[in-house]
Amino acid sequence: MSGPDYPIEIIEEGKVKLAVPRMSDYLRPDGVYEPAHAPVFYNPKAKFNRDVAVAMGAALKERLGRLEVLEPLAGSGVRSLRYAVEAGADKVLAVDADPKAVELIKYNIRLNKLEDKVKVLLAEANAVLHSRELRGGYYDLVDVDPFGSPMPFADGAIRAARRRGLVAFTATDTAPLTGARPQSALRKYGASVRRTPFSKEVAIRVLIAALVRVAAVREVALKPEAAFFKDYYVRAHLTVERGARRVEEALSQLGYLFYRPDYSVEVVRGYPLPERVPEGTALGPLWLGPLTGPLAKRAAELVGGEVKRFLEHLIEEDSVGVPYSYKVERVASILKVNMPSPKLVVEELRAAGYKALLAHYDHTSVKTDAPAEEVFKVVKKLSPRP
Ligand SMILES: C[S@@+](CC[C@H](N)C(=O)[O-])C[C@H]1O[C@@H](n2cnc3c(N)ncnc32)[C@H](O)[C@@H]1O
Repeated sequence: MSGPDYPIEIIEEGKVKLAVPRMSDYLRPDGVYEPAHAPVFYNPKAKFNRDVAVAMGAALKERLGRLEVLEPLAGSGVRSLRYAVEAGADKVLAVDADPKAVELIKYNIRLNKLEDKVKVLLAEANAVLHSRELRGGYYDLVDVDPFGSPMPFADGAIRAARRRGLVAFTATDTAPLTGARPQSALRKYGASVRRTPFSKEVAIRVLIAALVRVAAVREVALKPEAAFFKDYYVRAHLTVERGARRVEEALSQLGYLFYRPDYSVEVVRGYPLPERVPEGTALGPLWLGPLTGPLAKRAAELVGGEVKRFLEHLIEEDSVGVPYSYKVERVASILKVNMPSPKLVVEELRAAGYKALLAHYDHTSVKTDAPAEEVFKVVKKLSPRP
């Protein structure tokens, strides 16, 4: 089987075999593989992202009794192939604008004997997303996994998705989303974002709020089914529904947080901002609703291992119903005491009858429905003596 004109290696990810550029040829000076330097992009570190995607895809297939997937930025094709093999997709269209990527995807399709199910197209993502003719109809799942921000592809993805289907987005531009680059956040996400001790949760909620507003323009309502922050990216899977009433419902879940240096956080529901606002740093618009839905619950039932535990954890976080967390180190520093074990803080809050668990995005932060005063009391009580 003739293949690319650069050295490749055959690896396995999930249940597929995959030809990728020989990774040992693209090491940084510190010896770490740098996927951006390879002729075609394959990042082994994003395997977990794809594991969750495939689990959500399997749950969607069960719900719809059918699964047709469009991946407009496909790279090596690994995700598209995994949708076909592991999520039972009936049809997948993998698109990439780079001829080298398309060549490798074709090679990988043959390697896995998936010629009947997976098709590939050399084209610009937005051209395909916005042209029904090019993409050949509508899709149950549109998975946007680009370099950086997914916002340039948001409207197109929503356009290409069927009602009751899913759109999924990866955002690796965590600097704007976490408030490290506020001006960039304003440009890309139309949101006011500043650094806070719970920046990663803000990042998830900024991304969803921006997507919900883009969808609203087309009278489409997006609802998170599983959204999270992991490693170096934010990921959101959202169901697509149509109709003005549903859009209004989605928009009613937007709002703002006002963060003050003493860690008192005020939640202001509603979008746009009301005329009178509390003191503090404004963060938003943010999605203030749940980050998971029934599809995440079903996906967690269908899979095992780390993905199952992770999805179950997300679902439990949602049951707390508070859109931010307490970074124990910061609370301790405000109190000028030593930092206690975040796990012990969780146990103490639970013993007092509150919901509490560590945040999925930071195992030194506590998500709880306890009032701030109670969290401060517990941190002080458990703080180790110097
Ligand atoms: C992050 S990689 C994709 C990784 C892949 N989704 C995965 O799960 O391994 C982004 C890919 O998008 C392609 N790309 C960048 N801009 C594009 C565009 N405007 N249209 C289509 N493909 C594009 C690049 O060639 C690259 O292969």
